[in-house]
Amino acid sequence: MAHLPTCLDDFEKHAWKVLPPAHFGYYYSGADAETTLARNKAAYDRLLIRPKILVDVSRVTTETTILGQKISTPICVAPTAFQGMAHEDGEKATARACAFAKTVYCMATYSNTSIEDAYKAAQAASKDGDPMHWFQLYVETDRDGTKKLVQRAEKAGYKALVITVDRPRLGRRLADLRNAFKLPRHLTLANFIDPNFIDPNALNRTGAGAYAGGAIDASLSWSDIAWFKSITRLPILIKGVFRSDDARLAVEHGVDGIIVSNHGGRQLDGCPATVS
Ligand SMILES: Cc1cc2nc3c(=O)[nH]c(=O)nc-3n(C[C@H](O)[C@H](O)[C@H](O)COP(=O)(O)O)c2cc1C
Repeated sequence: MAHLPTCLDDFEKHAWKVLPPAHFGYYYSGADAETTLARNKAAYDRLLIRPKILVDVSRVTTETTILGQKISTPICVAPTAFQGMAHEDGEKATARACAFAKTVYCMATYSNTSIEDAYKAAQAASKDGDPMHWFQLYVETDRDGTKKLVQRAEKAGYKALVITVDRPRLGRRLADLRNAFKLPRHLTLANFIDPNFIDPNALNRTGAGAYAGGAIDASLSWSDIAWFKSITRLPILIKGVFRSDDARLAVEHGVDGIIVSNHGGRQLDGCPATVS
């Protein structure tokens, strides 16, 4: 590479050059015609900043609090699966970077690093040994396995449970279907070490089906929040909220926070941009 990557666009160009097309496609693509993905990007470009001048900004801080805990910036890292395809350190590197920057790392269920190993990597990189890790959960039909994952995250030191609720079915990502995307053989779904929990067929699936560790629980509904509250003391956030009526329902069901998201346009195409 001629120069060091210094912004996201540089990293994207670099990734395009060094990653196998199927892996780049997995990271890069959205669902169906990718109109939501395109709208997400365009909506950011439409945002305008009107700077106020001649204000003393020689001492400023971006520090804030989230769920009652201090972080250095309101920018947190969203859960993204399969980071091991980009670098051998995978999620450990992201965990370390977030701990060093003192912001939230939300670790994905479908990580190539285990819940415990990512947390230990972050602890070693943090100044106070107390990284702000959250755990993102995909709810699958094996509720006992789901419960074990949640309780492992709580035991390891994670500070919140983020339940992704916009995946009753997998998004139809055309790039993955065209590339017959599969997790490379040297990587695993590291959180599913219990062979009774993994659907053994999942590892042989290609395309959209390759994401599933087990079978998606499409029956997930508001009434399940009470069950989650009964199995963990962690604050519960739901990720993938889009409508104000759903936000109100979240409050009514005692959810501690919502994450407004269209999953980066990777689930349902045709949604408005998240930032709008
Ligand atoms: C490569 C990739 C993998 C992702 N994996 C997950 C995942 O495993 N779980 C999840 O809840 N969201 C996942 N997401 C979605 C992100 O967490 C996030 O919602 C999205 O990138 C930004 O869109 P938003 O602003 O609408 O949230 C993934 C996104 C990308 C780009």
